[in-house]
Amino acid sequence: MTLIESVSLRRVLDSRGNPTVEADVLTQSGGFGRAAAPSGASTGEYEAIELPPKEAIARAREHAVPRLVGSVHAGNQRDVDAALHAADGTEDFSEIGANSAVAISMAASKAGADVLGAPLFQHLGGTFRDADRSFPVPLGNVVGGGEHAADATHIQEFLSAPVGAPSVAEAVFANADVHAAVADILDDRGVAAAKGDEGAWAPAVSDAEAFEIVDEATSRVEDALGFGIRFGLDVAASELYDADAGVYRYGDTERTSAEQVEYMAELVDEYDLAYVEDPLDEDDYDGFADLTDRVGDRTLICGDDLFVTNVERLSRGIDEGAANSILIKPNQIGTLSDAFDAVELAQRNGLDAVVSHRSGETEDTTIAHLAVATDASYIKTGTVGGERTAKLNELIRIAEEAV
Ligand SMILES: O=C(O)[C@@H](CO)OP(=O)(O)O
Ligand SMILES: [Mg+2]
Repeated sequence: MTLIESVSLRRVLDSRGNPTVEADVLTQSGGFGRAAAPSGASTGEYEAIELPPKEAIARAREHAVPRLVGSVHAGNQRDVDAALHAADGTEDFSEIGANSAVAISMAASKAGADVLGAPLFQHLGGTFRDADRSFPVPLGNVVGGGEHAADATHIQEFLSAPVGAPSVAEAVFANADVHAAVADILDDRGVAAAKGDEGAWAPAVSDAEAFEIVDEATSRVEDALGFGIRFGLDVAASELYDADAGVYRYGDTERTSAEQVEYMAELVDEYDLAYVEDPLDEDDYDGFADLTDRVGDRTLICGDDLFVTNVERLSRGIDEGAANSILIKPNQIGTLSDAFDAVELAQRNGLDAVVSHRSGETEDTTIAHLAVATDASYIKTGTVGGERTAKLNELIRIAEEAV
């Protein structure tokens, strides 16, 4: 019923103005799905390989499309993704490009859902998935720097976490309020700020000042709305780590690995952080385990560059107690099946899953459905800007069963 009739690939623009791969999948019964690959700036060393879009498209047309058309059902995601792996033949999608692979994988899932007449989250998550009963809490990037903005904070992302919101819609609006409150506070302090790649404010302030500002903004909105709003971080520490010197560099300040663990633990307690992503370098399983041991009972320590949505790296992390949550980015691993495997392994072992966008995004809304389908605790997908609100607004529709 969902046999693939055609796969078309093209270049479209992403939110940074760079070309990316978009795929259309059409089934013989008329089902249609379209999806586009996002793209990272602070990419992990162990991510699947993104090729220049023109090259990725040419190679996927040559190797992947002939394996899919007339042979594979879009509704059978494992078959689609197995065909992509077979077409590629490498461990890291370096032959056809993880950008082509993920666009085709996600487009096929939408074509499969279209034939069934089911919303994507239900096609992926099963008929018992009830978006009403629990929803992923949106982590909203409100202040940031690192690789996402020049001359701003060293820590890449300060994330509003409306953990007490009674509904996903109220959580989404709360994050927008925090984003606006940050603008007011910056204005009061006479600090001008442009926005970084993900729409977060990117002021030229110290990390210490950013903590004060975000703490004040979340408290203000918490008081106004009457439900709990905490905040969290994506430190993206691999970008701060100088492997030769063995230190983390925050401008002129250096921290050894042990000092970095100490610093993170202090921040968790001082600001009651709900979430800390990549607090240490992507190779530092020991440091991650140390920090998780110290503060993992009161905050999520999440591996992004550490795990890269990869079950092998996650297995090691589970064995070593390196984190209590994993960031899930389908384009880090190349297919939805691989992303699901990572979520399942994590959840079976008591880790939380956090589904995430990339800093370079499109209007694609697949991750909103993925977060609901997998019962993820959080979804990290920005606060403002069309490519971010596309996902947030889709979450609101999903909760209302209006997709
Ligand atoms: O580090 C991250 O978690 C992401 C998304 O916020 O950034 P990038 O896509 O640049 O890797
Ligand atoms: Mg990250």
